[in-house]
Amino acid sequence: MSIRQDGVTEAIRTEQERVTMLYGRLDAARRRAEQALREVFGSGGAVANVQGRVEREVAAAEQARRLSRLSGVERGLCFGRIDDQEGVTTYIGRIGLRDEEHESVLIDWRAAAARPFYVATPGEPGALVRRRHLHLKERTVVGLDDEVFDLERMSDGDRRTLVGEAALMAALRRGRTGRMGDVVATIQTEQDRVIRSGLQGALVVQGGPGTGKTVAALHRAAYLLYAHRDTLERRGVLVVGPNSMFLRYIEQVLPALGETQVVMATVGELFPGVRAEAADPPAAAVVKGDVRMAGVVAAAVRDRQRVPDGDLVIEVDGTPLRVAHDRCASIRDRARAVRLPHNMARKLMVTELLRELARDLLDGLEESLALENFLPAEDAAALERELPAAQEPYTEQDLAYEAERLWSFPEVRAALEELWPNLTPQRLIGELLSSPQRLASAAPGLDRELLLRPAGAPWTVGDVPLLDEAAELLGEDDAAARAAARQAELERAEALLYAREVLVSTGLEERELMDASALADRHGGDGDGLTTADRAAADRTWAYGHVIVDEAQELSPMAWRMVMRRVPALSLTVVGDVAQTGSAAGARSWGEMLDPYLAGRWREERLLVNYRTPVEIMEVAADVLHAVDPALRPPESVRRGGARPLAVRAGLDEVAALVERERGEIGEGRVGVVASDAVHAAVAALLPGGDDLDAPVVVLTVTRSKGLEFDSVVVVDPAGILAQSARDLYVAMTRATRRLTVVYEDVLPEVLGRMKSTL
Ligand SMILES: Nc1ncnc2c1ncn2[C@@H]1O[C@H](COP(=O)(O)OP(=O)(O)OP(=O)(O)O)[C@@H](O)[C@H]1O
Repeated sequence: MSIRQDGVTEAIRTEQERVTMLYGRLDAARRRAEQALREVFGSGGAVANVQGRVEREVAAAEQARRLSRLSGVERGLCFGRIDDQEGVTTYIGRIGLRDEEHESVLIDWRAAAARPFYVATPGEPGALVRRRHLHLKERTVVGLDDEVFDLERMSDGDRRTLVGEAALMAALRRGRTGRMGDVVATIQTEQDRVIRSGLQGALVVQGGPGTGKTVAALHRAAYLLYAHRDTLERRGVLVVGPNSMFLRYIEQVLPALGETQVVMATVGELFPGVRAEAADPPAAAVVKGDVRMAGVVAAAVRDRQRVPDGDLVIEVDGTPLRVAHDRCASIRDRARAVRLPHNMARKLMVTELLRELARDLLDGLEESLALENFLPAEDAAALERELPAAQEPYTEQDLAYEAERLWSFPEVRAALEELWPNLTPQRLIGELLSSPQRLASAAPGLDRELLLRPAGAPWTVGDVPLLDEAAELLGEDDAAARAAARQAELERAEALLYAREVLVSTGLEERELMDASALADRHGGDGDGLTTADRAAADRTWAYGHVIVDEAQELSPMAWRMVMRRVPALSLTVVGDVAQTGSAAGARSWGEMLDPYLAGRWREERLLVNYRTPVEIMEVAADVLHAVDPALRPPESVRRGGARPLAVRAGLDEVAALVERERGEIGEGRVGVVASDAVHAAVAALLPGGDDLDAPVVVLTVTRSKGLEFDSVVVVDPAGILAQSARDLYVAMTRATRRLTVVYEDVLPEVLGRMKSTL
């Protein structure tokens, strides 16, 4: 064995001791949690009072959660070590651990003390002498990577045990699994800046394909929840992604990072009760996404606040009751002037009209009881003079009584409903988009043909911001909700009290593992056992503590209005690449997108290194980017991949064989077939797997492939994709981590000319 090998073996042995000790601490923590869980349940059969039951439920759920968190960090518990100039060594891992004496033995990657591990560079090492990556297979140390910043300060022994291969490259070479994994062990400095950027205000992360925008955004969510627990555990974090495929792709990253206070949703899912998947045709998407639609929805609401053409006449019990047209109009104007949402202002309109109807009824009664009806005219006049001066013929009480009585008549209700209906957003928007007349009135300046669709048609993604807009303008009768909120506050106060007692009794408080407020929030509050995430997802008006929008370039102006409503504090992370915009309603610049809400008050970080796509593939993709806009520059690939991208002239019937060949080339990895919208269905019919992310072969449109990656990508019908847009072709080609094949039927598009030589 060479001296060097000796050194490495020795280093691995030393690190193994440490790692074994750390797993020992992890096991001990698990045992404690299990024991606590057993104690909770074994603490004596039936619990007499409500407080006892809540206490037990809270404690049990917390221990169960803790156990699952401890299991979640089993893989790669400790992945890093830093040594500084003072001779202090720190180990970094997925969670923090302490020894029996309460000394820290492992630092959580999100803690400030872990930061040097991520930011030290050879140029700016800070106080670090060395950074080491530990590679584990289960609980065994199988490899180490060292980066030395100050060789002089290292001991002879340490110098001998230096290990070379960069951890990042090893991570990037791994085959893809169909799900995004966490990268806590290899976060790069520029990404760390994004992850740990402050909570306040809006941060824009612009970066080309594969620059780690999504991983950085998700790690940022985990970091913010760690560093700003008080604010965010109660309010939660919302992550908005481009489609359900993408959310499935990333859903495992956050639990692996140890967080459960996060809601993940597409734009089509942001309106509770509606789940829209289908996109509108591009031209319709542009109109629906146009910010002028806010005015259209407002006009549609106003159009539902009517006055009758002539007088309002309702026949009740054979008696026609009448309110003059002008009177109706002035009541409507007053109801509008209060500036309440439609359904709340409706009360005012209805109450006033009922009073007018009641007045008409009582006046009629008064008239029918007039003396002239019973006596000759002179006698009646004489009697009238002798009677005391007339009082008001009926009292306010009479009026109120009659108004209420009238409300019980279905014909009265129906007539008033006609004038100012109680509306749900679904009804307003559904009836608007299916009626040429309503559209003509509410959307005079827009291309209404594109908006029109049959009644009862399923909701599209573009409809959802319209529903949200409508909900804002319609409002709901929130008296019941306010009462429920008051009750929930009371219950929360009680839950907080119980939670504190539980924390003291289980010793969790002492170990600072959990704070009472978070515990009460999760298990108390409204007593429904829901997490913050559950409650937030079900509540349209929930104000999140932070919102992350991925592939943000795809959002239309109307979608932005909806997202901004979800985060009144405007604490946002906006992640995307304006060069990849696919949606016709999406934006071409960040300013265009955000300035209406933030008026320039946003900061930008740029990610410039592509960790996904090797140099060879980026070279040909760069030509396509140039066609998108000659001013745009692709990110720089961090590695060379070997295989040159191929252009193959072949028919659709040959695609299956090509895919099979690719499977042979990549072994364990996965193949993504990205086809033009025109041929997607035909290609999907030829291959098994469809859009199942876990299948070895996945067939997608460009839109569905957004944000995903595959070891080998087969692009089918590049001309068709180019006809969709050059941006789409750029997106499709940059999904590859190792190999790229472009399959064309007749002529290879000129922009891919460089691939010709590979024929
Ligand atoms: N620091 C890192 N360590 C290891 N892998 C990384 C790192 N940063 C990025 N990656 C990997 O690079 C790939 C691309 O990352 P990601 O999907 O976040 O990029 P993106 O910028 O969102 O791309 P796109 O714009 O195409 O959606 C992923 O496989 C990710 O795990």
